[in-house]
Amino acid sequence: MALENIDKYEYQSGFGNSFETEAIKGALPKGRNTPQNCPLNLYAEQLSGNAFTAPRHTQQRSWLYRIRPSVCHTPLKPTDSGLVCDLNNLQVDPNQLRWKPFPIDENKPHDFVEGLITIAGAGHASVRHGIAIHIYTATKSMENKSFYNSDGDFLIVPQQGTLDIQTEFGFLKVKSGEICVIQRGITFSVGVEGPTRGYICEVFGSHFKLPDLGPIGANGLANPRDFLSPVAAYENKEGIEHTKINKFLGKMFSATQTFSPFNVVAWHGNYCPYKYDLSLFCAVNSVTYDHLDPSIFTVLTAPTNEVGVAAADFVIFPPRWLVQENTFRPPYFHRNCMSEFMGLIRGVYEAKKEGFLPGGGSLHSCMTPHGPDTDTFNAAVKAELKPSKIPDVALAFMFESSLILGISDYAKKNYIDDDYWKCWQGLKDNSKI
Ligand SMILES: O=C(O)Cc1cc(O)ccc1O
Ligand SMILES: [Fe+2]
Repeated sequence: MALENIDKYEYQSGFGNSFETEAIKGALPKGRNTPQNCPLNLYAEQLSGNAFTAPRHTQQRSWLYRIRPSVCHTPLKPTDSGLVCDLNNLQVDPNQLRWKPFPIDENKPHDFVEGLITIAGAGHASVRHGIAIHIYTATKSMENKSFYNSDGDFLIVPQQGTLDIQTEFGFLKVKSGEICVIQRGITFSVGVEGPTRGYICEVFGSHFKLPDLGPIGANGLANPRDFLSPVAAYENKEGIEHTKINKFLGKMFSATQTFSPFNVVAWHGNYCPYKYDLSLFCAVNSVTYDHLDPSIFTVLTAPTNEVGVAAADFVIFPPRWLVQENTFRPPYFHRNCMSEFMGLIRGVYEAKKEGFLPGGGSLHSCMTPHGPDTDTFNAAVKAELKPSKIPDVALAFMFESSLILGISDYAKKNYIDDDYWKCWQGLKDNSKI
């Protein structure tokens, strides 16, 4: 069915499933991937998310059947777009860092790609190990323009504004409170309405997967069936000037082509973008005593080769009941060997009464001490411990990484909250020694 006639936002569900979907019945070849001539005379194109030889349980690839193949474009040329940096010259700062909300510059119309700003990172795409944390802002849609990333997968966390994402695989509408993953190589274009902002965790190595549940059992946290991938939807536009932007080793390149890249009539496979509504997260926590580690709120994890150690964990602090007895309920004071970048989607975060705002961020690096601010501490040690609720209006998250992150020049110079350190200075000696 041509684009005009379909529900753009139809999805198929299941994390990591092998899907098959056709926008025109019969467009998928039967019984083989590369027949001599594909149905409807489409071109077959494989998109590989892993080495061909990766073990079967990690294997991710899809076959796309398209009107013209992706290769029909002019040579890619370096272009200035956005403030993505290549992580080669990051600034080093062990302090507790907090950023005020990153502004959405409405005086300078810009799209999603032009509004990408790298904040922090470690490792490098060239060795397929590491992560980068970006902020995006946008005030306009990408028109006749698309983007694909050779460096890694994007986990996108919208904070303000809905993303209307057209991909080679079909459409995804992603609201604030939902997330999506668009993997390495997938071409997409982002439509927005009004001022838009969010966070991105880019992983250069493994793909995100659901965490193991161990003794929790077979259910809970993010359930596989709540992950949604698009159904095939194509547009047949020829004779246009379409710009394709590619991020390659942290630099932007641009090429043109005369047809829409969203020309995939059918596809099958398990390498495809997906979205997830964070309100569906089934939180598990202590119902006796103590504040448990935030790993219990892991939505997705991108592992390293070391068992149990992530390049990036995506963790949320979801609305939930707190019922622990004789317990200091907010996050504890701690020093962590992992790096913790936090963002706030809405509301107020349980460890910080003030100063940590939606659209801002914080970074507590490897072994950098941190914890609840003075007001939060003083209130929590006096609180009556009846069941209480972290309200639905609050939603914070963390990109937690085993890597030690450097910060970009931009992040070092802009929107830093110079007074952040002061939020702990009121913690007095209360000892009765
Ligand atoms: O630092 C933070 O606010 C994140 C965090 C939350 C929590 O509940 C326990 C540990 C932790 O690092
Ligand atoms: Fe922490």
